[in-house]
Amino acid sequence: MPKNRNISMAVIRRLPKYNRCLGDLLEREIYRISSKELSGILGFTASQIRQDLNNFGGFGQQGYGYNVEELHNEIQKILGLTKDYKAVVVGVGNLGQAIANHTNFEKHGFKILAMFDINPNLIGLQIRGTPVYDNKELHGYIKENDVEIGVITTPKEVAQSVADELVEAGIKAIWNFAPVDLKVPEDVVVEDVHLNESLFIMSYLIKEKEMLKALEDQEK
Ligand SMILES: NC(=O)c1ccc[n+]([C@@H]2O[C@H](COP(=O)([O-])OP(=O)(O)OC[C@H]3O[C@@H](n4cnc5c(N)ncnc54)[C@H](O)[C@@H]3O)[C@@H](O)[C@H]2O)c1
Repeated sequence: MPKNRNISMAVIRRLPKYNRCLGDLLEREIYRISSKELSGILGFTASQIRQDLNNFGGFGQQGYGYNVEELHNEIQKILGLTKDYKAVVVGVGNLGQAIANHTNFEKHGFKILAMFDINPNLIGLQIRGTPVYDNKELHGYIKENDVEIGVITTPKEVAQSVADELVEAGIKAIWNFAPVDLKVPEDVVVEDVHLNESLFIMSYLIKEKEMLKALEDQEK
């Protein structure tokens, strides 16, 4: 368990990368790794890695490095990945269907039990075995099935009202794909995924590289 509860979000946001890298190492049957070797794979400095992991109690041993399996298990515990979560998807369009079709989430313990939409052509269908219900049934379904996570893949215009419905029904967390900043009570977690934002950062980095190259060319 974390030594320090005030762990910065910057550290938390790096943990999935540690988790993935350690999982890959285990698949390759690599059971021991130094922070220097980890640094080579992850692109973080060895001192950054030591600092990050010290937030949670260290795990490394001088002269030995890290036990990959132990560290992977600890990071899974820290990320809350050792339990299963029940989720519903609201909005069964392009993105909602893509999420339901992606089997990897289930592999990590995120089970999509049902999907909800207002479109009568979609209601009654199954997406990779997951039923699509009328949005009117959302509240009752969440309560009856103790659903913890609501995924919002509706148009942005209705995203806040969908979030309100999810909160009202007792959801603990919202994975929000709609391009809006949702307002929810403090005890509800919202994690936004905005591909556009990542795309715009890429655009900035392309521009920055071009500028640097132009400066270098001028200096020649
Ligand atoms: N986060 C990202 O990176 C990302 C990427 C692509 C799209 N998006 C966003 O995701 C959302 C969905 O995109 P899409 O391409 O799948 O759109 P889409 O039009 O294909 O699907 C939206 C679905 O929501 C349903 N819907 C509308 N109102 C509803 C309501 N009140 N309750 C339940 N369902 C309702 C519609 O019937 C439709 O099936 C949009 O807000 C879009 O901007 C986000």
